[in-house]
Amino acid sequence: MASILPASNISMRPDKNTYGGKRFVHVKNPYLETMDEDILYHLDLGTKTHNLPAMFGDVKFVCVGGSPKRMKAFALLMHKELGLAEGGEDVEDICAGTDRYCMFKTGPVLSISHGMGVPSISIMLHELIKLLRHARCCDVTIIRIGTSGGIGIAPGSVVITDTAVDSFFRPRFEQVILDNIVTRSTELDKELVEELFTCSKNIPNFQTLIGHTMCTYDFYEGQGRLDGALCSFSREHKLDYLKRAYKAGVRNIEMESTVFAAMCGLCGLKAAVVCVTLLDRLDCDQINLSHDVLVEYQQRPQLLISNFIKKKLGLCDQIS
Ligand SMILES: O=P(O)(O)O[C@H]1O[C@H](CO)[C@@H](O)[C@H]1O
Ligand SMILES: O=c1cc[nH]c(=O)[nH]1
Repeated sequence: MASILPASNISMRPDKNTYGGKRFVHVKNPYLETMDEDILYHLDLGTKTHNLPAMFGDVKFVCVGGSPKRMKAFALLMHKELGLAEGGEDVEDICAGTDRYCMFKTGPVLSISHGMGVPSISIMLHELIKLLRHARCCDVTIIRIGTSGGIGIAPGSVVITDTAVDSFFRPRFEQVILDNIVTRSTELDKELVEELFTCSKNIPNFQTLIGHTMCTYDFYEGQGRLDGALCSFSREHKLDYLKRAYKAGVRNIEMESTVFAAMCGLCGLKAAVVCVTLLDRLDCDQINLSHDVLVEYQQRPQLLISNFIKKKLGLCDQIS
């Protein structure tokens, strides 16, 4: 039997999870308390094998993105920007014992890959959130730095998500739990959106805007592409759908934002989604950017977030 809760059911959200002015990470699972050991299987970490508070207790910023190479590049960028001394050429993959995800730590910044799509990021988030809890981290901000398809905006634009919506343009994430559908809010932190937008004004090299982000379960049919192995709709239907999405406030499409917003919100993490657009879906479906342009576009959210982190750490407010 399906039980559908309204998307606006904010009662699922912790009102406050602060103690002595600190914002701690929530886990909402009574069984965790009863476990003698917690093995974070896909991260190749565990509570008995690793001293998680010593390894991760100082983490304040977590940046996640689909690609391992991008997240390593971001870790190297943060290493340079934070002026850290050792190992500038390379950073160690903390999850090297598994090839599911990669993880790098540079000072208070954790950089983790999550693969493509809702199931992949959701597994990573379960284990990451438990990791932050075991490590007793507080006041953590988590940001997804991704790529996306734009709607009605120039390729290379960076979109800061105000609301993550599903394929029906609803601000909700539906999780199947046993044989129920549980609907969760995809609200993101408004203050963080504004802070990031303010920060973007210091970076004139590219356009940054705030808009809704649509999260789909598929790259091809799920995003209305005409170039997949299967396609059962017309070009007119595709364009009608994308134009309705635009009218509903959607400016870009990707594949993780709703579950990311829902899980981080429930667990007391300040969360944001910042994605560069690789194409305008009103114009085309195929991504035909050269390698160099693709790399430069992917650096745009990284540049914005590294500036934001440095500003928050009081390190600087200038453009790099
Ligand atoms: O660039 P990343 O972070 O992987 O994000 C986007 O790119 C992938 C599809 O190419 C999906 O995961 C989508 O969400
Ligand atoms: O069109 C695009 C481009 C990147 N990622 C997506 O999910 N869609």
